Amino acid sequence: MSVLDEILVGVAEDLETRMAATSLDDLKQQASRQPPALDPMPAFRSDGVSVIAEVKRSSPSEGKLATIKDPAALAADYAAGGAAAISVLTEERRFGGTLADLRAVRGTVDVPLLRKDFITTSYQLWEARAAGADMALLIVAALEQIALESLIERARSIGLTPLVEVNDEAEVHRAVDAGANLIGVNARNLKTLEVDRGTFDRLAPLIPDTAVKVAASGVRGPRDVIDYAKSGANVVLVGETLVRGDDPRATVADLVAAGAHPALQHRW
Ligand SMILES: O=P(O)(O)OC[C@@H](O)[C@@H](O)c1c[nH]c2ccccc12
Repeated sequence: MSVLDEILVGVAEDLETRMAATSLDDLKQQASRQPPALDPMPAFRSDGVSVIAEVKRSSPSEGKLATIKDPAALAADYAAGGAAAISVLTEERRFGGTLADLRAVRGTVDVPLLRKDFITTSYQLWEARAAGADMALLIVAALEQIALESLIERARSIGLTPLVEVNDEAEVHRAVDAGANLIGVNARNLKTLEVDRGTFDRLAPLIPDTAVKVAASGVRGPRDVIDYAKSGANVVLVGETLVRGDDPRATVADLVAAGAHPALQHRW
């Protein structure tokens, strides 16, 4: 079984527990009490490279990354540093996240929020919206094409912007065919956990210019932001580098400054 398959088994078990505790109707009610979802696309389409900063405690490849006692305080630092959006891992077993983290972050920051999880059902989309998310991750490698298409549609009907994640050529084609307009190229292969920063360079030309291109994983500092930008990234998604550093606000600000470099302007 690949790492991705193992993760999906655990996610399905945890989902069953939550579904037994909270009905879909309850979730829909909670979602209806949230303010309307924020649209991240205008900021993502602006000049320069936007930064999505991630709240991430652990990862399957590295184990524990950081303690993060107060995810809302960390998110507030990210926002103060200039993050255009914040990603909150809610997968529990491998990434140490929870939906409570997402709710706490929502209570504190007003930038768009991404629910970062292994979403295979519309129930999880409703959970995301009920917790205050504005975006939801859909991983092509984890979904049949029909499920991908219907989850993209369902996400949008709930008000969520779907971020569709790919790792190879065939997955880019599937994402584009399914109508994705916010496409994340993950440099980490979720089946093997290997990081290859060249993946973005290879796949970006296959993504139509009408879509926003997100480069995810493996950003160690400003140099990587500039490299991804030169290869056509509109957005970078950064986790480990931010949670491991001791001044997340300044680290985000450095990445944002690199992405705002004049040489990278006017690429639309
Ligand atoms: O910590 P990094 O290398 O900066 O990576 C962040 C993000 O890209 C990574 O957490 C990620 C990308 N796609 C995912 C899918 C599921 C879980 C996690 C991820």
